[in-house]
Amino acid sequence: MTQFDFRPYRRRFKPPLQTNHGVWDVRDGIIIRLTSNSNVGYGEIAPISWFGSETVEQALDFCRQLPKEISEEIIFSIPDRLPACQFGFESAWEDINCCKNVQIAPTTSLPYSALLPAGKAALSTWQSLAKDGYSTFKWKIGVYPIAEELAIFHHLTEVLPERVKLRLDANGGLSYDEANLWLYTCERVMATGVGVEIEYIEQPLARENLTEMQELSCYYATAIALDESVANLTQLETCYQQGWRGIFTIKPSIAGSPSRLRKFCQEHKIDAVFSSVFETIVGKQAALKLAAELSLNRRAVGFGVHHWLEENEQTWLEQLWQAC
Ligand SMILES: O=C(O)CCC(=O)C1=CC=C[C@@H](O)[C@@H]1C(=O)O
Ligand SMILES: [Mg+2]
Repeated sequence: MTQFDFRPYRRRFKPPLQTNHGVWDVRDGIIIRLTSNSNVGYGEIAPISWFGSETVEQALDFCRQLPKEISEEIIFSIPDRLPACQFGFESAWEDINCCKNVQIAPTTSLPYSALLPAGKAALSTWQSLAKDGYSTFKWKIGVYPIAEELAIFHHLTEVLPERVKLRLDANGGLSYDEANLWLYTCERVMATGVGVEIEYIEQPLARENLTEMQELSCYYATAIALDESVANLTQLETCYQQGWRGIFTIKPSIAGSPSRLRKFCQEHKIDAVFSSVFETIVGKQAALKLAAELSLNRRAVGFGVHHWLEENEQTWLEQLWQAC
């Protein structure tokens, strides 16, 4: 049998993350540990309830009601209303049972995308990240008035080096007219032959506006990526069935069962970008394992550094288990 234990955690973002959803300053989550004989496997439950996953409290309630001895049957029958729990437990099960001797898909390491702060702070941040080797950046829009952000965007595209890829992430915060204006502006910028490539605009409209986003993706060459619309496996399958064939930005940590996600991506050969939920090294390693296997077009993974107050993750993780 396999023993189960868990530890909630809280980590403070430095700096807080500004998006159209608001300001996010702490990341709450749960690290789970499975022990069988001398083998130990870790998994992470890192919900984002405003993306449609369960809340941290719901995940904690689920963990608290589990028996200390856990079975494969319990893990693979976690309900779909708990996608972050499905991911955390199944990752830990894979960690303890198979990934030790299963060669991860042979991969050249995927490039990383770095998140730029919203607003004009992006203009003074990209340089140090470029020095660290990043050549794909994601910038949040829909945070400040559109005229302000368009002016910053023009400046950013003039100063970013050749061959840099820029992603714009609206978190569903634009109106149809604003999305139209952003896509038209991207088209104009790309036509001027600036060196930067606008790789895509992520979730320009709310998830209820899939039809409008499908229309926009037919009018403009600049790609559209969906993440809030495809946050879990049910939404992913629904969007695919409704005809979405653009980019799917997948956050494995809140998508649900890794084995089911793997099956969906391999079956439908979708154009996927893999993105973080600002999880710790535990969830990040499990998510990047999936990204390495399933990134058909080798797009940069959205796991660029986001600074925490604790700098050393391994030490932090060990201390978590020493506490209480
Ligand atoms: O995808 C990336 O480049 C980094 C992760 C990221 O942008 C996000 C993580 C979690 C919630 C959101 O604020 C945001 C996103 O919308 O993708
Ligand atoms: Mg996004």
